[in-house]
Parts: sequence; structure tokens; C-alpha cells
Amino acid sequence: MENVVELNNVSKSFKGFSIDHMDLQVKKGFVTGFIGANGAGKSTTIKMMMNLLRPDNGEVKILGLDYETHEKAIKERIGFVYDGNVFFEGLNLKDIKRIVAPAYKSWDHSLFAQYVEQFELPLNKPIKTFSKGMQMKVSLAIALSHHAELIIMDEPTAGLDPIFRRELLDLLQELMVDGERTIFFSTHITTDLDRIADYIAFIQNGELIFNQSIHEVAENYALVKGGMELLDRDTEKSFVHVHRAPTGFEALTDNISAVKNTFGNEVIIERASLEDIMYYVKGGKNVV
Ligand SMILES: Nc1ncnc2c1ncn2[C@@H]1O[C@H](COP(=O)(O)OP(=O)(O)OP(=O)(O)O)[C@@H](O)[C@H]1O
Repeated sequence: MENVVELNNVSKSFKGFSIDHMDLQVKKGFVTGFIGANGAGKSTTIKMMMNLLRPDNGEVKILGLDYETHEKAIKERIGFVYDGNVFFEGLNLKDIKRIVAPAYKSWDHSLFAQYVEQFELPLNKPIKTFSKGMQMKVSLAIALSHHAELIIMDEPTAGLDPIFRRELLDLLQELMVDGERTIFFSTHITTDLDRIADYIAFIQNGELIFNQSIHEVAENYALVKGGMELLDRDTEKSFVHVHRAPTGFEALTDNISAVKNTFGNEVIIERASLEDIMYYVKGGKNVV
């Protein structure tokens, strides 16, 4: 399967935070959701994909190309969507279109007009008067109007009302029908991912914990509930983290067959949500 993004052995350090030797592949034709706690390194990773930040070490390849030799070609084919104001605040959408359109060979005027109408964006009001959601719509309309093959979004649904959030997810899903487009986006709203993601990449403290299809995640992780008397140093080895309560334990496992072998029918095994996984993984591996 073709990868449209490849981070090979990428490292980046700030004071008190680092990404060390990260490998991350984003598959063509799918939606990948990027999750992780506050400060886990999502924006840092996305900025390296966008060449807004240079890795200290390692290689970033977008659509098989690298930024050193093919920056313009890459930027032509990707769209970056986020809710910050990318453009000059005093400008209106007409001015922005005049500046942005010539920068793209494949700019589609009628498609831009169509999205401006669909997103109900005013053409003559200064961007600084736009709400967070409207600003996000502006960058999405621009990304779509130059037929971006790869759309990278940093928390696109944060701060959006539930109705527009749902509409945006529907729109993103429609964009995926021909299998040529790829979407990679970070989010804290894990229910959005149940709706549209094919793959989940999970980062914790600058480390990629997994990048798996949503089906693999469901097959690999589970919540396990049982009585405290079942726990000891050996049996706990099949858990990522255990939460103890007077009434019994609840734990996350990444090895369901080991749990079945160890506990048989003495425990209850349930589907783990992405939130469950994030919560327990944050707790640490095999904390006794
Ligand atoms: N330019 C920078 N200089 C120094 N430290 C930085 C810089 N950018 C990010 N960091 C630090 O790197 C860590 C990861 O930040 P990042 O913004 O990538 O996290 P995130 O997963 O996107 O978080 P959130 O979900 O809160 O947006 C944080 O500790 C942050 O303070």
C-alpha cells in the first residue's frame, strides 16, 4: 500500500520534550486520525509534515518527495487546515482569493465559489471578524479548491458547533469516495474518529504508541474487569495498566489472548474505546 507521508527516524527536541526516532506512515486513500494527550507532540509532528518545523534528524517524505528539493511541488498537492488565522487579518476573502489562487496551478475558481457558498462565507468582510469555525472553513475551502490530494488538519473540529462538526465530517467522507485523496488530522474528539477514521495513530510523550486500522485497534485492545483476588505480579503482566477499586479491578490489555489464557471465564472482557486506551496508556505499562 502506498504511503503519502513517511516520517523515517525523525527526532525533534525542545527543552523538556522530545520526539525520538519516530517512524510514521500515512496510507494513501484513507482517513487517519491522530490522537494523544495535550502536549503529546501532535502539532509538532504535523508542523514537521508541513515543513513549518525542521526535524533535528531523520527524513520527512510527502507524496514520495522531500522538502529540500520539491517544496513547491509538495505544497501544490497538499492542503493544511487549521483554525488559526493563516492570512492577513485585515483582508477579506476576495483579496485572499486574489493572492492565493495564482500560487496554485490547479486552482479551481468555480469550486472555490461553490465552497464559499456551501460554507456561507462572506466575501467582503475582513477575516479578523470571522469566528474560529469560519476561519477553519476558509482554509478548508482553499485546500479543496486547489484539489489537494493530501489534507492535513490540526484539530479541525475543535471549537466547532456540533452541527457544523457533523457536516464537516460528512463533507470529508464525501471527499474520500474516489480513493485518491488522503486525510490526516489530529483531534481530541475521539467520537469523530469512530465516524470517519480508517486508521488511528496514537502519540504519547513524543512516542508513537501505535498506527493501526480502527479494526486492528478493536481487535488488539480490550477492557478487562474482575475481582481483586485475581491479580498478582504474574497475572498483571497481560495488562497495560490496572485501575483498582474496592469492588474489583478494571484494566486495559493489548493482548486479549493472554488474558483469556490466564483468566478464562473469571473476567469480563469488553471493547475498549479510544478514550479508554488513551487513559490507560497514560497510566503507564504494568504499573503494580
Ligand atoms: N517551539 C517550541 N519551543 C519549545 N517547546 C515547544 C515548541 N513547540 C512545542 N513545544 C513543546 O512540545 C510539546 C509538544 O507540543 P505539541 O504542541 O506538539 O503537543 P500537542 O500534542 O499538539 O498538544 P495539544 O493537544 O495540547 O495541542 C509541549 O510540551 C510543548 O510545550
